[in-house]
Amino acid sequence: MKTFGTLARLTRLMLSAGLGTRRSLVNAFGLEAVVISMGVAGPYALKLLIDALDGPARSPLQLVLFILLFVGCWAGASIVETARLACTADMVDALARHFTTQALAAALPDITAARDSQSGRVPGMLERLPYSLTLVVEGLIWRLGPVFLQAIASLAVIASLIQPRYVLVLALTLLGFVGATWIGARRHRVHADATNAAASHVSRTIGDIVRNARRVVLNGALDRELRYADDILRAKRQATASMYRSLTVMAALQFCIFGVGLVALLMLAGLDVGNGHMTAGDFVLLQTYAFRLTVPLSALGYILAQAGVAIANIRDVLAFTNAHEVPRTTQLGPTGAADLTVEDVSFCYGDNMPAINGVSLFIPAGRFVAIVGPNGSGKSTLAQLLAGVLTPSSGKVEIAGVDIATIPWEKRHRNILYAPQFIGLFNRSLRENILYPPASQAIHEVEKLLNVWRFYEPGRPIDFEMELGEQGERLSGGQIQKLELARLAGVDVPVMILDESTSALDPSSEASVITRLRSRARNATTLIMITHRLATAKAAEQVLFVRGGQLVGSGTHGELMRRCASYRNLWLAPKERG
Ligand SMILES: Nc1ncnc2c1ncn2[C@@H]1O[C@H](COP(=O)(O)OP(=O)(O)OP(=O)(O)O)[C@@H](O)[C@H]1O
Repeated sequence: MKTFGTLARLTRLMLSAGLGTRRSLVNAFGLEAVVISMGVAGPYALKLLIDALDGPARSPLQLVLFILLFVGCWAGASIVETARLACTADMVDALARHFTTQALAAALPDITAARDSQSGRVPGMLERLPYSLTLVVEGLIWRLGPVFLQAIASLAVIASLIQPRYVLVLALTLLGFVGATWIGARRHRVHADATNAAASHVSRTIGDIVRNARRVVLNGALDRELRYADDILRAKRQATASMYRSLTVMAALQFCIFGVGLVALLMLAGLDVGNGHMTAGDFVLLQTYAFRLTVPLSALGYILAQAGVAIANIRDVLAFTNAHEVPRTTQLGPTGAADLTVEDVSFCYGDNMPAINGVSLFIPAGRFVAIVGPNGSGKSTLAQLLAGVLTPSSGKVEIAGVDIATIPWEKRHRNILYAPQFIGLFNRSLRENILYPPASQAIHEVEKLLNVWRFYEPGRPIDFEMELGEQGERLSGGQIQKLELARLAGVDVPVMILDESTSALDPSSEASVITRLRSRARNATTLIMITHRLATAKAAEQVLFVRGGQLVGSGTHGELMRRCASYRNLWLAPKERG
């Protein structure tokens, strides 16, 4: 999306009824019109004052009026401009809220699919967004627009008072300036994009290092990571330096043109004053208008430098939101027990990357299934394909005859719930985490279950208001899994897939969990567990054996032990395998 496309989209949004910024926009326009009028009227009052001083009949009242008008316009414009900032802030807040919620809505399902996780990039992009919007709305829309409106109004005043050739010189100078800016801005965009990308990289890297603070410190790698951060910051500094070099070239071009125009204007006017063809007041008016245009235009370099990066940031957010828009479909999927059918499903993480090849299977409603296989064989990938977290490159997964890819995200996971290997917890209370949707049980039921599963040592009461810390750092690994499983015990879904969710539990706790989860909904829920435990594979009604991205075998543990040598090998100790 080009710069003007981005600005047009922002303007359309600010004008739309949904954003609720129309009133602020109208107020801001009204206030800006007052600022522009004062910017044109002030120098005119000065010209009248000088002409009156120069003239034969001086009326003191008239002189005082001109002085008051001049000073009033000068001070008034600044006051009104400050009042307009409140309107800008309101629009920026509304835009930031709109883009942030849209980007999160697009990003969260995508991060879940985890093919190319954006969890580091998204916060950096969104953190810089309010500042970027302020720069673009305040700097580009409110600064540049009014400068050019003021230029047109000034030219009109000059045309009505002074000879037309001055209008021509000023207009040509401004056109030259705009042309130089246009050429420079095209070059500048490349540098602004690079600076924005470098800033994104910095946010992502710093976030990654902070998230891995323990890994860094406990391994004595602080110096190494500081050097790494320093390298990334150095790269950003280089990108910024290139951007400012390109801006300097642009400013040189702009102000050479402007300088030539001003020299021509002042020399012509000087000659005219000398020849008596122009009053001193007209000369002052001319040079004041010219310099009043120079001051905001000289701020243009700064605005363009910042706004270029800001527009790149906004463009990033818009592109991200557009690229990840979830197609709206109306399929709801089943509500009760459901069969699961997988038809010739294949999937690949990318070129020359691990893949799942041609998997077909059928799981009747209510069955207890174990997925087993060596590390990295594709069990989690297959589970995520079954749950509709990943989308197959070919083939399809159906729940009760409905292709899960056609069920919208927000409904899809109420049909098949996938509990990932690494459980994420909010830095909120135990109660909030344990009753997190779609769990629907009462807290006393959870409490009973946690006591049966020995969440704490006997005798220690459970404090449901306890804050868990980031990622549940105040709980042990086993407690985190028990919390998640107690939550899942209150979830009503046709199919539930647990990705090694019981790996930190002792064998008796695991058996108790499986019994509890299976007994929900009178055994109508299909329970699929990825496991490395022999006992779970033995207890399962159906075992899916995955190796090298393929479904090598499907049957009971006993059947697979009899007919599948590689399955047998999986459970044998290395020396027994020979
Ligand atoms: N987001 C991803 N992008 C690229 N490759 C991935 C991604 N996720 C997993 N893989 C790769 O796909 C392969 C299968 O991974 P998967 O997590 O499905 O294995 P698994 O059988 O569940 O392993 P484990 O028993 O160790 O949990 C691995 O080689 C892994 O590196």
